[in-house]
Amino acid sequence: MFANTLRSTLRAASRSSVRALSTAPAKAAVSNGLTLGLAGAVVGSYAVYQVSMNKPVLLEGAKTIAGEKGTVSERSFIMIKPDGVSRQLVGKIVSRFEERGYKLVAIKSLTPSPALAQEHYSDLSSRPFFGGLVKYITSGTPVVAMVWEGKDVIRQGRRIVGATNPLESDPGSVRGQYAVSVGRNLIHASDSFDAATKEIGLWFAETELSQYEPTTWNWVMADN
Ligand SMILES: Nc1ncnc2c1ncn2[C@@H]1O[C@H](COP(=O)(O)OP(=O)(O)OP(=O)(O)O)[C@@H](O)[C@H]1O
Repeated sequence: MFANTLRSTLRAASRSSVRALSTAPAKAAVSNGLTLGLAGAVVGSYAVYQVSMNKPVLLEGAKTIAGEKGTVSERSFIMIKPDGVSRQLVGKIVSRFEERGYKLVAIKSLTPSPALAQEHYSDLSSRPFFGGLVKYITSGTPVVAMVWEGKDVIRQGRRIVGATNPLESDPGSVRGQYAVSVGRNLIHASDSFDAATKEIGLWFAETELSQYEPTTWNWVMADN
């Protein structure tokens, strides 16, 4: 009984959250000619958000388009920025995630529209470098947008990528090895589960995400 009530509440919230979240990405989709939308942040017939004051709130233990936090299904949005593509570092960066044992579930190359870049970095819109950041991401040299999956991929992804300012990045990280300037720091990685949910839903439709098991999976993703 409780489960049924919960399910119908969740379904209703799902419909609301799709409506509440679909406007900005829809604009991005038009200018990109891509199928994009935060609607993708809702998985299956179950809602993952309650809509309160127009702000999505993640329900505990919920599975989103970013998988389930802290499990092997966790996903992160990783983007090689235009400088990484132009400097032909794509293969090296992809190898780092592959060799660590993570699973590539989506990859595409595109030049984002200003609307998409602005939505992606919306939390930085009041910062003085925001205009330059959007210009850099939308320069015309493409980005490589990816979704990687596996246990702790969000936190591990941030470690692989390194600190925002290359001066403070661990020398073994991507930014620590290849970047010099904060304004040309090569790569983006989701910094939380909520951010991964927003970003994967913004850049990818759920149908673009593959489900498969690499042959090495059980040799990497196990705690016994
Ligand atoms: N002071 C700055 N000057 C110029 N660009 C900056 C500055 N601070 C941040 N940026 C740019 O904005 C991006 C987003 O900044 P944020 O503080 O979210 O860091 P981040 O989470 O490490 O980066 P990203 O979101 O790209 O992974 C940075 O990666 C960098 O490209």
